[in-house]
Amino acid sequence: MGPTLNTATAEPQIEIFDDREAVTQAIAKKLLTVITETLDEQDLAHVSLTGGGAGIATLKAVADTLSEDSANGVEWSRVHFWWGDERLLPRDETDRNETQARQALLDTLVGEHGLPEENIHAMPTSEDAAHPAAGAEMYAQELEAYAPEGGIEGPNGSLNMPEMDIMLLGVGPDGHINSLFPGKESLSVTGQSTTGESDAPPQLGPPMRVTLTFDAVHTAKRVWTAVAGQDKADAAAKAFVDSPDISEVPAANARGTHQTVWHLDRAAAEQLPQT
Ligand SMILES: O=C(O)[C@H](O)[C@@H](O)[C@H](O)[C@H](O)COP(=O)(O)O
Repeated sequence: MGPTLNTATAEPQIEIFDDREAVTQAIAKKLLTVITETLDEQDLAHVSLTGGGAGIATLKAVADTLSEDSANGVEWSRVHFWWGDERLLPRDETDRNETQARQALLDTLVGEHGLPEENIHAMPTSEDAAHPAAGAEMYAQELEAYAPEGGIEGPNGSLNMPEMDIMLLGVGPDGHINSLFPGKESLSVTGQSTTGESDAPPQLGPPMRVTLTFDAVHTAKRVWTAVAGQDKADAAAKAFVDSPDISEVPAANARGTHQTVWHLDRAAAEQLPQT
């Protein structure tokens, strides 16, 4: 059976901003607020990061916000960062989401705000794993090390991973999220937190990827997309039709357990059905 829409999760809300900068600034501000609130209620906050232009610009916006407000109250030693997907490339390769996230924000958090290096849970490099399936298995083990006893409830049985308090996602022009691409078998993988992709579309960069599965996405408390640019308008519109085709537009299945918010700029929202 092909992938189906997980209707047990939170219906998406839509927020529209003037441009990409406004999208990323709004998410950055909210991210800091939600992390602070989460740490008031629990020991650790888990955040899943994404790559792509909007995802990395969001991290840069967080860094900019922190530099303007050095008295921000986040206790970074209690925050853990994970990734939704990664390219299986050598360490420090500029195409890796990890490299870009470190440059945009994480290096600053480690150097100036007390984020321990061990709280950064990068996906494996090509030095760590010879192929995507091996990388996926390695990352599943890393997630498992931070799972509560008994795992967390997923749509197809429990998953051994921490509950992500926030999962950031970009959306590709083809409607992909993480490295869950249209028409690929990875969309139908259930009962596990990660999977490998050996054949990402060539126009989207290196083919070998590790990605969280839909089941893993659907355990996140809050799923927030950052979507900017006219090239996303078609994918965004297809995600918001009645009964979207998940195999065609994986982003339609980007949903969290408590909250799903699409943050779009005007260009990306251009073709959304009027509500
Ligand atoms: O590894 C990646 O590239 C991302 O995780 C990917 O899912 C990205 O978020 C989208 O492709 C959107 O990217 P843009 O924001 O650049 O369009």
